[in-house]
Amino acid sequence: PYVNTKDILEKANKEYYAVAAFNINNLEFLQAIVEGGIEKKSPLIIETSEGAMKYAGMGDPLRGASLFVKMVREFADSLDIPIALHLDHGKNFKYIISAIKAGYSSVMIDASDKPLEENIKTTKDIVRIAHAAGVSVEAELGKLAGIEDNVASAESVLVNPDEAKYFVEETQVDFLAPAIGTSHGAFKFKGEAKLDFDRLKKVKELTKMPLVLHGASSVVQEMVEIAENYGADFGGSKGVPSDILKETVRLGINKVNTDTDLRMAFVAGLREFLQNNPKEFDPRKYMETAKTYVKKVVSDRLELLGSANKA
Ligand SMILES: O=C(COP(=O)(O)O)N(O)CCCCO
Ligand code: NA
Ligand SMILES: [Zn+2]
Repeated sequence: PYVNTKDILEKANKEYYAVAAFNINNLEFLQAIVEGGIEKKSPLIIETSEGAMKYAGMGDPLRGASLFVKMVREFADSLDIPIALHLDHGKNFKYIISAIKAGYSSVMIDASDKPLEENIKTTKDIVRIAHAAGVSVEAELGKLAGIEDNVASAESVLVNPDEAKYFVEETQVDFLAPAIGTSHGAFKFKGEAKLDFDRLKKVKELTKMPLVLHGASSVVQEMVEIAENYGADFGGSKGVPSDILKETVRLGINKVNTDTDLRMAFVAGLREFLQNNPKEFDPRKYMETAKTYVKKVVSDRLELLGSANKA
C-alpha cells in the first residue's frame, strides 16, 4: 500500500532499524527499487529531488510531481509492501507546495543553510501547511560538506545536539536530518571515513524521534570495478563503509538517503551491456543489466539496514 512516510519511520524508530530512501528520476530506477523491496519484503521510501520533478515534468514541476505520484501509487496500491513518496531537499516553496498538492507522503524543507531562527521560521511555515494536508515533514540541521545540490558548502557544519532539541520542539517536524560528517556524491572522504557518532547519540537521546542520514551511499566497490572495466573513471570515489552505516542505525538513524549507489550501479550495467552487445538497440534489453545491478544494490542495502521482512 501507499503510506505516509511517518508511519514507516515511527515503526523503524521503535524497532531500531532503518529504511532506505532511494532517489528516482525515471521508470527504470523505480522498477528496480520496487523489485528489491518485493524480494526483501521491505518497506520502501521513494524520493525525488526538485530537479527530478522538473526533469520528469519537462520543465513543469507540478506535472513532474503528479507523474511521480501516479507512478509510485500504481506500484504501491498493487503490492503488500508499504511504499511512501518523499520530496528530497525541498528548498523552493512552489515545489514543496506542488509536491503536497500532487499527493506526496512527505516533504523535506531544507533551510539548513539559513541561520537557526530563520530555519525554524521557514520550517514552521511548511509544517503548518503540510500537517494540515496530512503530509509529514523532514528538516535538516547542520550542513553536509561537499556539493549540496547547487550550494557548494566547502566544510560541513556538524549538528549541535542542544540546538536540535530546541529546533524540533519549536518546529514539530516529524523527522530530522542531523549533519554528522557525511556529504552528497561519490567523493565523501579524502582520507579515512569518519562520522561523529557522539553527536548522533546525543541528538537521539534529546529528541527520541526518527532521524535521517543524508549522503549515506557506500560507493559499492563491485560496481565501481565493473564501471571502470567498461570505460568509467571513478578514481578517488569513497562512500560510507557498511560497518559505519550499521553503527549509525544502531545509534538511531531510521531513514537512509541513497542516490549515488544506484546511479553507479545503473551506469555500470549500462556500460557493460552496451560494450558487449554492439548490435542491440531495444531499451528493454540494453537497460536490463543496469536494472539488475540497481536491484542488487537495493536488496543488499535493505538487508544491511535491517528493514528486510519488516513490511
Ligand atoms: O542524501 C542524499 C543521498 O546522498 P548520496 O547517495 O550521494 O550519498 N540525497 O538527499 C540524495 C540526493 C543527493 C544527490 O546525490
Ligand atoms: Na530527504
Ligand atoms: Zn541529501
